[in-house]
Amino acid sequence: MADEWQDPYDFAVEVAKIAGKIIRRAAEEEIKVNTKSCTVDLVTATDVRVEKIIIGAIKEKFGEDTHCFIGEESAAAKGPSVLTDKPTWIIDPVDGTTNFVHGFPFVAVSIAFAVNKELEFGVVYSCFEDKLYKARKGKGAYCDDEKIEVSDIKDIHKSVVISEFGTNRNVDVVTEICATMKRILLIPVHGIRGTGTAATNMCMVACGAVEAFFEIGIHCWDVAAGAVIVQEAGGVLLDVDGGPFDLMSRRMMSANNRTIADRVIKEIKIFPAERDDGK
Ligand SMILES: Nc1ncnc2c1ncn2[C@@H]1O[C@H](CO)[C@@H](O)[C@H]1OP(=O)(O)O
Ligand SMILES: [Mg+2]
Repeated sequence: MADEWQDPYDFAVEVAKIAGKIIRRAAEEEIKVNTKSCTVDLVTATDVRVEKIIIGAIKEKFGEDTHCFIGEESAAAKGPSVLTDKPTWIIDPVDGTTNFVHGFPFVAVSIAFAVNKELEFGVVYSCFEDKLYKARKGKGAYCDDEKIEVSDIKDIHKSVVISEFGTNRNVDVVTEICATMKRILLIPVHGIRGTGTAATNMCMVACGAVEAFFEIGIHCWDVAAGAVIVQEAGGVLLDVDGGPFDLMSRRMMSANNRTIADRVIKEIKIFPAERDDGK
């Protein structure tokens, strides 16, 4: 049988690179910043423009009617993000908007594609590093066309873990996040890191630079592409309580193996986050 999703996969790579080039150029000009849910949840004209360009290009190539879209910047206007069985593109045009605004050089274009509610491929372009991560279900994960694999470390004491502080400044939430970070440091692990973009963080798990990355509060567009990349690199993808991963839950644990994942999960203090699908 012909490989039905190869064409969209190749196109996603092409479009991610074009989007990354636009972001790099925009970073050299004045960046006007607006806010979304709160004063630290940032958005720029580049986020909106790049999402329009990506969705426009995909619609032009594959048609308006057969494909659906869940995009970070169009999501607010559309209401809850519901995944149907239709071919659906899940897009974060600028993952790491705070980094983009501040010139902290980790910003990614994240493009994923799901059919029958299953993720088929993911593409993450870390545009300032000029590194292209990609994976297709069942076909392995790659960085710049070289195969990548998760690390084989099983001893938590030899691990590096990524998590982020997010944008929620509710004092109870911040207290829980800090408590979790403290518990993980005291295991002890070699270190805690964070690039400021969930998509890139997941690629760090996929290429073996860190053993785990988890976060509560991320959205489906932050992690959909990385989810395929981590799994195809041999890693595990779970809920932060150790249960099955749920793309719309705003909770995600990714790790090189189940042993590391379970050990980190023991230290996570879970706080509520409203689902992306409004359920
Ligand atoms: N409320 C939230 N809490 C935690 N992470 C969030 C978040 N909203 C967005 N993120 C995403 O999580 C990572 C940092 O915590 C980034 O990928 C950021 O994506 P963004 O830059 O596209 O907003
Ligand atoms: Mg994002």
